[in-house]
Amino acid sequence: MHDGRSDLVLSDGKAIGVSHPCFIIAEIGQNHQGDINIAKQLIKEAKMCGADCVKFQKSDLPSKFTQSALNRVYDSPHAWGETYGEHKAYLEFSREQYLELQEFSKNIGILFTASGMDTVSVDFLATINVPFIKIGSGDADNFSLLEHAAMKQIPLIISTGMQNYDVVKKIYRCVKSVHCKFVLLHCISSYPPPVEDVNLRVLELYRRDFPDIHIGYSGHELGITISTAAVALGAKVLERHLTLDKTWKGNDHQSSLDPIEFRRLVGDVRLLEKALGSPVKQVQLSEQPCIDKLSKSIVASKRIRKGEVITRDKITVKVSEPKGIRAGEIETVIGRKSAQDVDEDEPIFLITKDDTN
Ligand SMILES: CC(=O)N[C@H](C=O)[C@@H](O)[C@H](O)[C@H](O)COP(=O)(O)O
Ligand SMILES: C=C(OP(=O)(O)O)C(=O)O
Repeated sequence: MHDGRSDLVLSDGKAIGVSHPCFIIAEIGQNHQGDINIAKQLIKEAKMCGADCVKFQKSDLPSKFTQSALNRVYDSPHAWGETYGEHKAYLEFSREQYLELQEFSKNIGILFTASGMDTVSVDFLATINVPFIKIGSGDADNFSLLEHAAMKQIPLIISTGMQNYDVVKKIYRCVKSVHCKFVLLHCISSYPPPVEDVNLRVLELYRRDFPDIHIGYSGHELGITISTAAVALGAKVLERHLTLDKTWKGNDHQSSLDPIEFRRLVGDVRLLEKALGSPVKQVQLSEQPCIDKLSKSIVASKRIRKGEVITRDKITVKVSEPKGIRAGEIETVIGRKSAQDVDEDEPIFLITKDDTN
């Protein structure tokens, strides 16, 4: 327990918590183009990039969409079918394919899960023993799904794109009434969002108002800088889409990271975490060479004789060779007697213990 937030244990050796590195999710989503071999290649790349987990999106189409939504013509360069239903069906992996991908992930040593985009899919994910279920932004205000997922007693990672703050507070209350094993992710559901829409400071708001859960960030912006900064603002979960090629057909590729960027993101996050360190301000051992070279000492601005009282007009502060009393000690030197003769422009080493000696 730290900071009022308990560690959220996901599986052997992986947990979300203050003393754990940020949990990094490679969102494969539908960037696999409906091809299980591309999905496996993405899983391998995610592992090589240092991600903690790969994530897919599981839907049961008649549960997620109305028939007329499925019948809608999908007139987009990203369409994999004439209608939205055909497009989504093309991108949907079967239960058997999910099991195959889960086994594949297990064999290469990376956690595997998916967002459950309807109750049928949440039920399916609960049966295959995923470390957590993701609830995407499209379901953030779907309170019956949230309750249903919470009742599974499996950790939840919930994105909050497309929602205002009243809804976010309601999500928190809704899931918390069942358990506290969940994380809220700040998210802006644009692909990609304009930078000024990102508002990373929302993370500070979540941290303040939800003191007993961890918070994180699901980013769709271009590049890696903003996602790295989210970690500096306290994100303990970071999710980004991974693609093999940003120019491929598909709504998400352009705002995804390619393997080179993803690996750099993981590296930058790990570096940043080391650099964030602790809030204790103290002189570090590594600063000693600079202290030796450039720290300033108290120096006589005119000749001072042994036993003479040191007054402000008799001293100044300079980089001296050798070093004398550190500049920061000036108040303790003024009013004391010099314990030795000091020539002008020479450092002061010795003063009497008090001004009576
Ligand atoms: C909100 C949400 O679910 N967003 C997901 C996660 O970021 C996306 O991956 C969508 O599934 C994707 O952009 C949809 O694209 P299309 O409509 O072309 O299948
Ligand atoms: C929609 C999803 O993600 P997000 O809302 O975080 O973009 C998802 O994970 O399915």
